Amino acid sequence: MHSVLDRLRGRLVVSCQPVVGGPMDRTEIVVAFALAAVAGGAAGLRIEGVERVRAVRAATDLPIIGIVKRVDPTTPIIITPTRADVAALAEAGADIVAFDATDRDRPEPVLALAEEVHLAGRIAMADIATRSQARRARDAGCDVVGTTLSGYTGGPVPEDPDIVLVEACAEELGGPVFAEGRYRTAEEVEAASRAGAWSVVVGSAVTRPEHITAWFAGAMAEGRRGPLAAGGRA
Ligand SMILES: CC(=O)N[C@H](C=O)[C@@H](O)[C@H](O)[C@H](O)COP(=O)(O)O
Repeated sequence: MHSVLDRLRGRLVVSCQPVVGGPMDRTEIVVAFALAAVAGGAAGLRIEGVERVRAVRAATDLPIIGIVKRVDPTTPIIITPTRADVAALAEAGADIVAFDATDRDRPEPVLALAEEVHLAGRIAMADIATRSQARRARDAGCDVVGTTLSGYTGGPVPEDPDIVLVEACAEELGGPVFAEGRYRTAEEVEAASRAGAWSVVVGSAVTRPEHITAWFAGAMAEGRRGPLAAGGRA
């Protein structure tokens, strides 16, 4: 376990999760994104789906954080909700298995998921949204926490990453904290690292061209409100 975490310490993880149903939503493209991330200096990968974990495992020996996402109207828990998901991800080759560890109504307890990860000899990553959830996840046996779900458990999703939570979790746990969620610039990644992040996970800004394009298209729309609207050059 320690060697995997050592390999990630102070390094970047790239999440390769295409927009669902979009043109990039194919296993071979996920593998290509993963290899491109490796070429760029990523030390680890976050991959969704058992078959995609298996395919990326066959292509690289970098540490993989595996998740399964299940959208089910009967529960708000989407990321790796069950022990069966944990076992399948471990079998497919994930080194770290991440799961929702928020304190919402859930199909299976955090404790049971962490136990299942450890039974498979893997590292348990708790995706949380608050400092108290991080503490409870640690107490339930999780090895690392990720700030993945900050901003996603109700209300409008903020624009910026939650670096304050990274610092709070690092202080609370004194163990590995992965900063994740809405990191879009190198400056934000550096700030999270300075705030105590063990690793920073970047997804959309590297592997969701639809989102990246929308950010730039939005910037153009803002720009049009300037000189053109004021009668500037067409
Ligand atoms: C909230 C949720 O479901 N997050 C997911 C977790 O795996 C992914 O959709 C994100 O892309 C990932 O966390 C990386 O974040 P960002 O794409 O903002 O860099």
